[in-house]
Amino acid sequence: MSYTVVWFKRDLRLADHAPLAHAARQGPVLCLYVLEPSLWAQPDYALQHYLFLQESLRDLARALRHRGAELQLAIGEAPEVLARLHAAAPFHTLVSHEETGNGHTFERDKAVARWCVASGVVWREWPQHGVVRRLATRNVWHARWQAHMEAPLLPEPTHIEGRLLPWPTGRWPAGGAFGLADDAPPLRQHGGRNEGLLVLQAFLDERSRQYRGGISSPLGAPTACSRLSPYLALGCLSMREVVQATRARIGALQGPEDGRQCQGLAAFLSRLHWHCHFIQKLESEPELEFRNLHRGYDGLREAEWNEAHFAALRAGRTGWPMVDACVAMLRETGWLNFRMRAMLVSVAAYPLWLHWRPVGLWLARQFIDYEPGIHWSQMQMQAGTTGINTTRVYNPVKQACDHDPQGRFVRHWLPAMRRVPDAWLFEPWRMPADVQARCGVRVGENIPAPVVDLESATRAAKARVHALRARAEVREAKAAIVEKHGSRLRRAAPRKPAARNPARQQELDF
Ligand SMILES: Cc1cc2nc3c(=O)[nH]c(=O)nc-3n(C[C@H](O)[C@H](O)[C@H](O)COP(=O)(O)OP(=O)(O)OC[C@H]3O[C@@H](n4cnc5c(N)ncnc54)[C@H](O)[C@@H]3O)c2cc1C
Repeated sequence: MSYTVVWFKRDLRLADHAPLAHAARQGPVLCLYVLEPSLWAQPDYALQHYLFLQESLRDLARALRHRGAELQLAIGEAPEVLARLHAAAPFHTLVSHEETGNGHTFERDKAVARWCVASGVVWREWPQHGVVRRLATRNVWHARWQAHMEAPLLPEPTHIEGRLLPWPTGRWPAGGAFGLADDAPPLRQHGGRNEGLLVLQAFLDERSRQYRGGISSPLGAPTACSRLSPYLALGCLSMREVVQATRARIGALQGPEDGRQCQGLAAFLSRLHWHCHFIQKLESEPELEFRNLHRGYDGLREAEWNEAHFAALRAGRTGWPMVDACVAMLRETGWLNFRMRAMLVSVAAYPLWLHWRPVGLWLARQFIDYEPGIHWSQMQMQAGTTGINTTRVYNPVKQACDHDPQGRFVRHWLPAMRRVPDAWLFEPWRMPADVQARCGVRVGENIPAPVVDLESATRAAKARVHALRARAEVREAKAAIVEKHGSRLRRAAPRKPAARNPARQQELDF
């Protein structure tokens, strides 16, 4: 009797899993995960992603066993694994979720599609979240997102008639077998649906009280933010179940003291919407992973690559305490809040004048929640190469004053800063020699001197981007990008006007 192959990709759960629900209704199912050596050799993946995946697959295997099936792990390139399986035990249907991944998984999916056509196998795919494949126009996107999120959740199949691979499944190889460096952050989040559900519950019940007003400072953000991003990136939780659970929680919060939490949850819901909005950009234009969304910005930074600047950033030795502390936190935890991620990219793209692509590859490896659609769109947005977004330049000194006024964050992650007197916390490089001698912190020895002069380098960078942006041909090309990628949602409230003092302002709108 034939069977259906369920190809698990970044959808590691049984609940709200349309391909699995469909396959289980049809008859026997082979639940397959393909561990692809070529994917782990890509420069945007790191050991922490591999370990998180391993933990998530362990959870998935347990859940499947509970329903009567065994997760089948195959090591090899997906088209070859499928061909080998088909040759040994023919099947007619392959089912999976649509994946909007990096360029590598896109090419792999095209190869799988070709193999399916050549072999007479039907490959049926379902949307994974609010991203729409072959979207004709952005005008209908929001309505499609709403419809997907409002549809009922699919229950876990009660029983799965599981099939086994017709060859012995090997042991799970260590990351080193794929050339992954042994550099996982020791305090990273751990994978698996069970863990994801606990994080969701704790956020909805309690932590979301701090969401409003708590997510910008790197001090409060680790608990105020939901911390759901890695579970969404690997599909341990479905976006729809998170949206529906949040809406239910908002509905249940009726008390007079619940207003703040409701507002926080409403803001969180809008970020869930952004999740799909940004991934849709990569779905509609996969090239944005590699080249400027607005081609008018081509050549802006590429030829002026400065390896010393990049090395200082990666080592957390730029000399700007807030930046270096963020790099230290990232190295230990694999996570940073949005504001600090944006600041890192802004510093890289403006005063350090680094092209976004190599910086983005490095950050992708650092982020436990690496999601190509969000990541590359955000990299370009913060580097100012989309041509359609307000350009923001985050001043790391201003960020420190606003979000870490007592220096608790900076001193936690940069021990040498603990000896620096409060008066010099934000700009320690300005400490006079006698103060340096008294506190025992020498700039250039115990703490790095800034790699460039922040004010003049930022001013020069902004002037170059501004000049390019003002050119007629660059302005004209903008309309087509807005048409293809622009959000059709109006802003609820007007933005704050930009501050007057350019050296101090936190965001500068061009
Ligand atoms: C340069 C840069 C790179 C980024 N790369 C990633 C990435 O690889 N993966 C990733 O999930 N997020 C990325 N983000 C967006 C954001 O920083 C993270 O989603 C957020 O910090 C994750 O923590 P959280 O789940 O606690 O967020 P919450 O604030 O609790 O948000 C809930 C969810 O909403 C989505 N979300 C939140 N903010 C954004 C945003 N600005 N754009 C799109 N979706 C958003 C995420 O799915 C997130 O899990 C990036 C941001 C920047 C500036």
